[in-house]
Formats: sequence, structure tokens, C-alpha cells
Amino acid sequence: MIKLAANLSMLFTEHEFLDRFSAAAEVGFKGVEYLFPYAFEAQDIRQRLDAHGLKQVLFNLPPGDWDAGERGLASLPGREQEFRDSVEVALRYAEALDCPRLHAMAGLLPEDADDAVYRRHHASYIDNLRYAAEACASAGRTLLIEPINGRDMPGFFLQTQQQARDIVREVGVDSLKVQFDLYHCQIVQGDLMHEMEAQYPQIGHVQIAGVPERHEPDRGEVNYPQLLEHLEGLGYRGWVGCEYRPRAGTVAGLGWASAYGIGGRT
Ligand SMILES: O=C(O)[C@@H](O)C(=O)CO
Ligand SMILES: [Mg+2]
Repeated sequence: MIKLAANLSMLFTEHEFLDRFSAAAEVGFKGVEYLFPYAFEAQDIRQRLDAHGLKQVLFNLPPGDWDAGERGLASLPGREQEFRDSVEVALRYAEALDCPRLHAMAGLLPEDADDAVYRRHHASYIDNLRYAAEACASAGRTLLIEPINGRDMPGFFLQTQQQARDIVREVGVDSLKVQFDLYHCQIVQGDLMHEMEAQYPQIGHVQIAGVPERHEPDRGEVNYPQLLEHLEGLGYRGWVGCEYRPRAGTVAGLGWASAYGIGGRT
């Protein structure tokens, strides 16, 4: 059966961050993901994971100055040392949290970027990803890149699934995979079933949300039951992150997830 993970940056925000772990476990989640752990001591998070029998399945590398609008460092020319430092910090947390996957956000292109600027970002991206994927491989972890739609993140460097596949091939390190977020894919290009098949060998993690509002995946233009069945049929046994903003309360909105063993208090 498909294994759902609770994204604690979006779900259970009725609670303080460290209290979201117990809330997720209480309704049956066995795995959690979120954007960043860095505002907390790794031991404090580990204690919540262990106390509630949860696995940490994914988090992101430090993204640069998030509050100032930065959305990752991986493709930013001139920020290579900062990127390498961010890999080290993330790997330290990953070890403490026993987390097998790390997502390196690509970062933004400047508004007036021409081809030459794009090529510089591309070159930095490849070098940085190669460095990070090798570091992750040595630590027994997988590095992920995620295409993100340009409506939610204008200027994001990595937007299409094909671009992600090409980059994974160009980097050429086995520990680099794609974080296949069906919400972003639908907004950027659609053709989800086909993309899932084309992407399958490179998929390292999956995320879902209703389109277009990024609410529960039970309404909108995407047929998730069918897509998840297809994913399972392809052989996927990894996690599917529930990365959506509940319409009216996290638990109240989990009806759709009962088909996957989540919901109601356990
Ligand atoms: O889809 C998303 O927004 C996330 O998976 C992420 O890592 C960056 O915000
Ligand atoms: Mg995502």
C-alpha cells in the first residue's frame, strides 16, 4: 500500500512545530517530512520521532536567506562555499534524525537573466549537485532535486521534469534523484501519468496536493486515487508526502487518506 508521510510545514500547523509530531502519529502517520529542521536542536526532534514511532523521511538543505526571498543555493554562482557548508549542516542533521533523503533547492534566476546567465547557473548547479550527491553517497543518503512551478516561486531555476531528468543524467551520480511533486508538475505541464512513467527510474520521493489551490488532494483537476494506484503498479514502495494546506483543519480534512490507513485517532 502507498505510504503517506505528513508534511509538517503544511499539516498540523494548528500546533507548535515540535507538537506536530505527536499529532501526526495520533492519526496514523508513520513518516514525516518538512522544509527545515535548523531552528531546532536535532536531539529535540529526534526525541519526538522516537517517542511517537515516526520515521524522518525528508527535509531540505538550508536554502540561503529564506526571509529575504532566497529559495535555495544549488544553482547560485558565487555561493559555492555557502552551498558546501549547507551540505555539511544538512548531513549532520540527517545523521542525527536518521533521514535517508535531502532536498537541495535550486534557487532563483535573476529577473533579467539572459542565456549567458542561465548557462552560468546551470554550470554551478551541475558542479554543486555533483559535490553534494557524492557527499550524500558517502553518508549513505540520497540527494533530491525538485521542479517547482514558477507561479508559486517566480524565477525558480528548475521547473520542468525533463530538465530535472537531464540534470540527473548530466551529474551522473547514482545518489541524485528527482523529488516528483505532482502538484508542481500539473501546474507546469500536466501529462502526469506519462511523466510518472518517464520519470520512474529517477524518482526518489513523491509529493501530492490538490490543484490548483494546494489543498487536500481529493478535489480539483487531478485524479489522485488513479495516479497513486499507477505509481504502486510501477513498483514504487517509497513515501508519498502530503504537502498541502488543509482547507479547514488538518484532521477534519483527512477523509481522503483513510484509503491509505490514515485518519481517525489510532
Ligand atoms: O513543493 C515544495 O514547495 C517543497 O517540496 C519544497 O521543498 C520547497 O518549498
Ligand atoms: Mg514539493
